Amino acid sequence: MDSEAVIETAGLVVGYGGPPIVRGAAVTVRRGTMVTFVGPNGAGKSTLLRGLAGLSAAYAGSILYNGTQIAATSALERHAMGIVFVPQGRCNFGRMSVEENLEIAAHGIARAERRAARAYVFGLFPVLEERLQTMAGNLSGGEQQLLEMAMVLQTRPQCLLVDEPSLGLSPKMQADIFGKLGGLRDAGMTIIVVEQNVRAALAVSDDAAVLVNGEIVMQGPAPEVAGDPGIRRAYLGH
Ligand SMILES: Nc1ncnc2c1ncn2[C@@H]1O[C@H](COP(=O)(O)OP(=O)(O)OP(=O)(O)O)[C@@H](O)[C@H]1O
Repeated sequence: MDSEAVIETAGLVVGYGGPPIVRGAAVTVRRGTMVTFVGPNGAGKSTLLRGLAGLSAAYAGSILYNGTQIAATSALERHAMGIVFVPQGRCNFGRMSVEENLEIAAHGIARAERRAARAYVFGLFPVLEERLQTMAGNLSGGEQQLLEMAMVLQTRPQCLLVDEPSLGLSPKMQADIFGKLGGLRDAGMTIIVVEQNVRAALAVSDDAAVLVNGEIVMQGPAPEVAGDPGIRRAYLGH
């Protein structure tokens, strides 16, 4: 086990009950870094992320989290251990206010700590405090993405797993989201992102792993992966 690793998988096989989708992944995620999973559509990036969160079944293999084996633990147990997942798309309650959404997501936090949790996410995303009484469904796409993150960040997780944070956002909002993720990483959080906008994600990531057909074909520092001729051709328009 790499002592700097927060998550280290070996031979990880993940699927949805049928044939395996992720087939034998070995991934190392170092503490306080941001890692992006890239690869073609259907390669298994989201499935691998869900497997790390405990939301898709691990058929075989190992997932070490701070050196502890968690492959057989539930998503709820992993959440309690500090691994939280932000799903793809809008997952807030659109007809409830920002405040109500944050309250619902804070149900697992002790009452005495909720005020501090709220202050923490307002410090990260001041716009949410300004829009506290706005219906979540009336927020802009970028604000909704911030709300998704704020909902899970209230628990101050150690490890944040984010599926397609820039989906459907304007280039400016995408840049904002990646800036926020970079800021969280700089503050010490470990972040794993699945992202279609490979250029923007790699620009802010420390490391990257490339998945093709359920297998990791390349893993290393983001600039190295971004400089690979095959990756440049496939994802960066060169
Ligand atoms: N809930 C599910 N049940 C069964 N199969 C699924 C489920 N979700 C995804 N799959 C299958 O798993 C494979 C990998 O999908 P996944 O979403 O992990 O790929 P991806 O690399 O994230 O793709 P994309 O970039 O298009 O989002 C696909 O063949 C998909 O059909």
